[in-house]
Amino acid sequence: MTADETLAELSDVHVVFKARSGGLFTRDRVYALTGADLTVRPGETVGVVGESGCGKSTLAKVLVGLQRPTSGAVAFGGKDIWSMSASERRTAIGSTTGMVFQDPSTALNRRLPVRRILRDPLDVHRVGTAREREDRVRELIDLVGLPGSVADLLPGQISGGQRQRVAIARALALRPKLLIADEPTSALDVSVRAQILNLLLDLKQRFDLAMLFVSHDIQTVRRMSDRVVTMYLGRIVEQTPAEAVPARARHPYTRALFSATPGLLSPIDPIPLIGPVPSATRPPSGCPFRTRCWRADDVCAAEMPAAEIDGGEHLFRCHHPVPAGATDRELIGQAGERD
Ligand SMILES: Nc1ncnc2c1ncn2[C@@H]1O[C@H](COP(=O)(O)OP(=O)(O)OP(=O)(O)O)[C@@H](O)[C@H]1O
Repeated sequence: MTADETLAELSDVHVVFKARSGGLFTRDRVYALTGADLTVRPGETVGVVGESGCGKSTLAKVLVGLQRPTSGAVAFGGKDIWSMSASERRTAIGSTTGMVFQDPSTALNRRLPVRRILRDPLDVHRVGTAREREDRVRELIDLVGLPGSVADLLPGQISGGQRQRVAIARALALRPKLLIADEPTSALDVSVRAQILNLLLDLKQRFDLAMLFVSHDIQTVRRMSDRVVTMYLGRIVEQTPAEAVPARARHPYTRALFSATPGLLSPIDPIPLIGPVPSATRPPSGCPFRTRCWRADDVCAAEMPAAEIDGGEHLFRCHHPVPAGATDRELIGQAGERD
């Protein structure tokens, strides 16, 4: 793959935070993202799944340039954004990415009318004349299916679904090629979730947008994505073409995670895992999943496996991958035996 075909690329990205306790920093470190390699190509949707705290939001923030990696490279169109000057980086980020956050109530400035919220990125990046910016604001409102009358309203005067539409319009203001959507529907009423997802799908098609779609809702991730990234304790452990999950996923954790999703597979129990998720301040040596994995042995404690490729697009990092074609019933049997 050449840099031209790559919209955004993370190479061996690590993010380490200082841990906090009761609002104060402690000596501990949180390993939020470890050795992340990820490529996003024009027009594709990459879904990200994993348990709470596994690093999904950190990955999203790194990809949109909101979080500087502790080490590793983040490149847009082949250029490392953290080697650029601050103003070059702002331009690269603005023209490449837009971000939609989980909760539009907190993501939008509640004191500004919608018109100003949408004008803000255009003003900051000095896009066109004042007249052209006003025209663009009207266009954006229309694009996300809102009536023109919302322009003069404050975020508190419109519904949650409408607020998320405003947030999406703001993310699209600078015509980015990649939209990062971090749990874009989880703060919304169930009744409007499908509308927002359909809007995202529609916009993606109209503008050939690439998307990074983060969600706890595995069914939705599968529906929205071309590729599904599984994360566990700060690591990307598998990248699977969406049509291959769950049945052809090879990492034991991906299989366990999907088996716990109601309605996705046959109505049998999920694959049983042993014990809790370890702390991100003290991740296990080697493969981070080994402490809960029924297939783990001493090799797994020694080192993190290199990425294996199963047919071009499918990558997994596991010393003892699930055999291709293994059924959930077989895996449940194996995991149960370890208990
Ligand atoms: N600014 C920060 N300072 C310290 N620790 C942080 C910070 N941001 C995130 N973390 C920690 O980093 C780890 C990864 O967090 P992250 O928010 O990326 O996970 P997540 O998978 O998005 O979780 P969730 O699904 O609950 O939103 C967690 O242990 C979290 O507590």
